[in-house]
Amino acid sequence: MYRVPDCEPDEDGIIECPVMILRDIVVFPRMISPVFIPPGANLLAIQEAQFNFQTVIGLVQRDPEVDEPTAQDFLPIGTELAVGRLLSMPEGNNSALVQGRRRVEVVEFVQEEPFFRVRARVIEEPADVDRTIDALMRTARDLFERCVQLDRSLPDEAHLYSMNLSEPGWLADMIATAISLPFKERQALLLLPDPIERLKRVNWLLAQELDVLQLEDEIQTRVQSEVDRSQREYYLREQMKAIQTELGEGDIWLREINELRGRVEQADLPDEARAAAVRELERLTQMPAMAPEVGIIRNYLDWILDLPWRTATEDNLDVRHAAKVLEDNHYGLGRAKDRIIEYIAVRSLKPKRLRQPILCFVGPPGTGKTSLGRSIAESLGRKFVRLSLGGVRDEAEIRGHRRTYIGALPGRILQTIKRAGSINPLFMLDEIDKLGADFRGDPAAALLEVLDPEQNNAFSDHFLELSFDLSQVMFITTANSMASIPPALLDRMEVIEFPGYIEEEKLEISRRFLIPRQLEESGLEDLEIKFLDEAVKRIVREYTYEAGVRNLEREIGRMCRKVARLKSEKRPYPTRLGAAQVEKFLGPPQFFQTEAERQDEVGVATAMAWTENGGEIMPVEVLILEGKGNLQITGQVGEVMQESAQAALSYLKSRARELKIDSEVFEGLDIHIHIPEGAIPKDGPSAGITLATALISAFTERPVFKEVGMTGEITLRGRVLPVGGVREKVLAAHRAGLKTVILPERNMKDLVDVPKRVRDELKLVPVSHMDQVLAVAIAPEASRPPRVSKSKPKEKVKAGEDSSAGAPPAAAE
Ligand SMILES: Nc1ncnc2c1ncn2[C@@H]1O[C@H](COP(=O)(O)OP(=O)(O)OP(=O)(O)O)[C@@H](O)[C@H]1O
Repeated sequence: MYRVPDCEPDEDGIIECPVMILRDIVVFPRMISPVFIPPGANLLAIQEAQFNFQTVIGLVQRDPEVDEPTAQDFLPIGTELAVGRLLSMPEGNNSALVQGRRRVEVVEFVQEEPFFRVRARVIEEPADVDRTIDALMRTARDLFERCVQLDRSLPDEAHLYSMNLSEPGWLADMIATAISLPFKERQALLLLPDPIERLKRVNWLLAQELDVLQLEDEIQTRVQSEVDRSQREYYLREQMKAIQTELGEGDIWLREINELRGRVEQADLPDEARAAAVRELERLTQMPAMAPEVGIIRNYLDWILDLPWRTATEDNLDVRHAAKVLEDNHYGLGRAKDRIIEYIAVRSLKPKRLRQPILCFVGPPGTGKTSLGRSIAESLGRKFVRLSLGGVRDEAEIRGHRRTYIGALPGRILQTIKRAGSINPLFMLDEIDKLGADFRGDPAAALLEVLDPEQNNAFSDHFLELSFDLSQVMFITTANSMASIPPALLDRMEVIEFPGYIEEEKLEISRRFLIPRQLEESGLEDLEIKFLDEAVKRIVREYTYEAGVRNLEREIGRMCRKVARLKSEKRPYPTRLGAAQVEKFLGPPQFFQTEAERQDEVGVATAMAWTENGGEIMPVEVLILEGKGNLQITGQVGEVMQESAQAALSYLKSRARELKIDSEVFEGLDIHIHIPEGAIPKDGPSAGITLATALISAFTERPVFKEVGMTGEITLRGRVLPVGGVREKVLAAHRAGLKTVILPERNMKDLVDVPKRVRDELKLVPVSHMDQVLAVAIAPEASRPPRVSKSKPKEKVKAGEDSSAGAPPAAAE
């Protein structure tokens, strides 16, 4: 049986016990605490006390840092302690539970070695509790309860325990033991023998502790809510993952990466592209799904994977097949067709990789450049893609933006190749003559790399930063005018001209292609509807004014739709469409061939001009007014044409005598030259002989023959120099109904390109000198008496006002 140690006080209330040194703890009466007992004074003291079934007196060191305390180093008040059984620990140490019994006040130290022994007076505490004390205790319990609620280290039972304590001193000691207090505070409480004072002190400490705990709690809550917010997403995502795994879907992000990895592994990529793809994939794997860079890298990888690095279509090198496809889809265009057939023939004989020709189709709109390109692709069995370069001003449009730009993409070349889905499509670059350039770089320079067979096997795009092989692409460029193609580009291309069609050709194209196509598009193919030649001719002459056939096709389409409407409204409709139906369906004619109706006139000559839309004829008018010898030219005339007018006038003056013009007449007159169609800019030297003819006619009063058209540059001595665009000019003259065409002698060779029929129908007059022009173009006799100088009577001459029809929308030369 375990006997509870005891120490009976003598009559003076004094007990004498061994001392247990409490270095850094305070054990209050009635409180239980574990203590660590190393070998030494404390162990000896305890052993002796236990031997005598005695208690010990726990004396608290004033300063826990002191290693060998003397009698002065202890607080004067201590606690009588009952020490429980010693439990052995390693290295000769022991531990034991001690329980405080009562406060004692040291009276004297009776022994110091080998352990302290003191005589101490027992401090009695009154057990009765009055109402003030009751209030104090209630406050202490309330405060303590709130502390227990806030301080997680205090067990809930601690509060229940406090409820059961009826003595204020006991309550104070219990609370002081439970809550966390600085050592000094505990010492101070031990030294307070008055239980009321102690409880007051404890209440004060509790209130402070509560403040701290509340503050801690607030901070904790705030921090918690911050953490919660950032962790919320994480938890949700984790939950989503768990749900997906549960549903057998796995982690989407992981799945996407795996999918990408699979695609990279399977894709047929060149080494460089594969290395880049693997590198980017690795970067992607390291990133969380929500990282901002993920989109950029995915986009890049998608591009690498979607480009046809090695996917090629097989060329059909059957020459007969190609010839048939081309012939079936297009009328005429012999040179372009021949060039393609030749290419296929050479390829079939020399199957080793042949350099792709880079063709440039130049001609007015609607002459079949694009549609022939499409047929070439069909005949070769290649994919067909188009890219319009009109208005491209930025190099990045061709070559792409670097990946550092937001929303960067590869340039249009690679975008189009991706669309083609093969590395060897037929790639049509439309409107290469409309390429712009500005501060953002020159797109022509980037195109040079695209079109240069020496470089284009490693075309580098800014976005991709990998070289892409464009050498198997068959590039065909198109342009309306050769003049505005950057020379370096032109140099790399083989130009094939699409000169525009004469009436017969248009008739044939309509018969074979346009009419059947439009009938089909309007749902009339089964109705046996027939367009008569006279109808097509009328559309060509009076409703369209073009070198190509685009408007002709549009007007034919309009007629077909009118018929379709009549049919669907169940009204009678014509099956044979003639000239009369044209006007009925298309309204009044848009253009008139006025040349035939014009009179031979003084001061008006007809120039033949070249425009992007094909040839044009253009009247040149000269008006002579009283004045001071000034020359004025109007009608948006460029510098070269103005100089040409000056040259023509100088020539006229130098020949005044031969032409029977009074040489003094020039000083008193102003000359106004006007070239109508004022909205169209005109330039170039080729109107030289026309200007001279109109001037000479105006001064000599000899009328110009209305059916004569001319082109040619003039020198001061009257020599006629060759000009460009002869074929278009001659066709325009023919179209306009002129009968005679005056051309520089050295341009006669260009007539081989003019259809024979046109050559037969026109009188083509080669000239090398102005005299020859005059002999053909103007009447030998003046219609009125010629002008004389100021001193002689004179008459104002008015030149013709007529202008030819048509409004071509581009610059004329
Ligand atoms: N020789 C031809 N044979 C058959 N159809 C033709 C011929 N020439 C032109 N066409 C037809 O005329 C229409 C216009 O041709 P296309 O679009 O190829 O003109 P384009 O020369 O490319 O014009 P642009 O310079 O404006 O691009 C097409 O429907 C085309 O089929």
